[in-house]
Amino acid sequence: MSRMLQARFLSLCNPQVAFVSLSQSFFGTHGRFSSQVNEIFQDRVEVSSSRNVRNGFRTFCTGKDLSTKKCVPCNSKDMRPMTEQVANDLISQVPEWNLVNEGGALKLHRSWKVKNFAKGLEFFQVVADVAEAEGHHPDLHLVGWNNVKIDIWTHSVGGITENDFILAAKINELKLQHLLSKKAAK
Ligand SMILES: C[C@H](O)[C@H](O)[C@H]1CNC2=NC(N)=NC(=O)C2=N1
Repeated sequence: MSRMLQARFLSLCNPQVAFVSLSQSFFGTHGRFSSQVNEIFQDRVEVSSSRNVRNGFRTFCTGKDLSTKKCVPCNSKDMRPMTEQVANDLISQVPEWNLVNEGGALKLHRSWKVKNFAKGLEFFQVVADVAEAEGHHPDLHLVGWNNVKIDIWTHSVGGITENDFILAAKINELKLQHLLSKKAAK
């Protein structure tokens, strides 16, 4: 990337962001353009976080781990659903979660097998505590008494935003092992 372009991009981002994390988030670890960068320069794609607006561009300016970020209020007027390409770039950051397209709406999906019905409800409570803290909520399913399924999407925009990935990353950090059946989830 030419130094001019690099300087231009830096001016759009929060100057506090350490250059190394900025270059990683833009150039990936192999010095290539990440798809987010292409989209930002090509069609001013809007991504979920409404706080990273610089001169009309929304930016992924930090390489911060998703689980350390905070969800933003979903009623922000300029929140937009993420494109499938950007979602596909982010899915690797939430291991075990899958991107599903349900009737045109992208969602994150993951399932677990719990020890029993009561442990399934305990599982829901642990997840609910995180959701309440984030002000962002998953769809919880307890099927056939011991199969927990979670879908995460942003209802206010009818699609997927960075909030959904943040919540999924935080769920991945939870200590849930003691609730799970020894047999792997289907
Ligand atoms: C104001 C507040 O952000 C909204 O009520 C929240 C609550 N939790 C939410 N959770 C999800 N998944 N999508 C939403 O649109 C949503 N909206």
